[in-house]
Amino acid sequence: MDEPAIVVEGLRVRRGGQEVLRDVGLTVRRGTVTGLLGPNGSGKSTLMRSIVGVQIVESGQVTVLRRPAGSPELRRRIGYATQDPAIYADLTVTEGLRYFAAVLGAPPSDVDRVITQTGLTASGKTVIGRLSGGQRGRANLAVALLGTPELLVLDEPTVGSDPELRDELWQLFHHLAETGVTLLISSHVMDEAARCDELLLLHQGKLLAQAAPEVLRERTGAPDLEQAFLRLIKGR
Ligand SMILES: Nc1ncnc2c1ncn2[C@@H]1O[C@H](COP(=O)(O)OP(=O)(O)OP(=O)(O)O)[C@@H](O)[C@H]1O
Repeated sequence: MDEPAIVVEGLRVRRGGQEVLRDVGLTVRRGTVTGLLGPNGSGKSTLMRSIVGVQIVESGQVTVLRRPAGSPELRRRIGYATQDPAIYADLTVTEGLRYFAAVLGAPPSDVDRVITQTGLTASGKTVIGRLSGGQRGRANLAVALLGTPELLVLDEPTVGSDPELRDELWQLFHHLAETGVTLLISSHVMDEAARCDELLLLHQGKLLAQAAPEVLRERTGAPDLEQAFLRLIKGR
């Protein structure tokens, strides 16, 4: 069995004087699509920030690709897309991606590849500030795909996308996982949860469950994942 891509042990994080992650422990297998689910404010983004290594943690250990989270050598091995697009609004999609490819040391050919992968072919010459919300989200995702990272940490990557595009993005995520990439994806949408290999359910800073979608349904006896989550939350 391969080493896991991510191991989190006893993670505690405080933000604004409040404990927002409370003794979180989890394992993410390599080459899988793992969904991170939980209500608003449950700590999903904070957990992702801890894994990427940009969050000050109070205690606990976060190991990513066998290195402590935040190690400089991990920078090029992880693609991270935050919820708020971190791309320059006054550049075109192609210009913005060329810029980030140069900064990341990714091959220039990556730009066309990620534009195709994210379905932005028709928008390459469009100024990012003029894209729709869903398209801007895809440009943000495209940046994370530059350099072919081994681990992708994607904070709500499909928000604002229409169902057809959302379906295409999920096909892309699974295709990437088949090539050995590990994906950790946060989402609010339950039909997306069903598309993950494994689910992590956060509630008020605590990890309530880590299991495959079908296991969660069986364990709770719920007809669907939404009900399964509600039963887990109520049964605490
Ligand atoms: N910069 C900050 N300073 C202080 N507290 C913060 C900060 N950012 C987030 N928090 C708090 O940390 C907790 C967890 O927030 P986090 O953004 O990780 O949740 P989330 O599950 O990603 O929420 P959402 O689904 O709304 O994006 C919340 O109580 C939030 O108010």
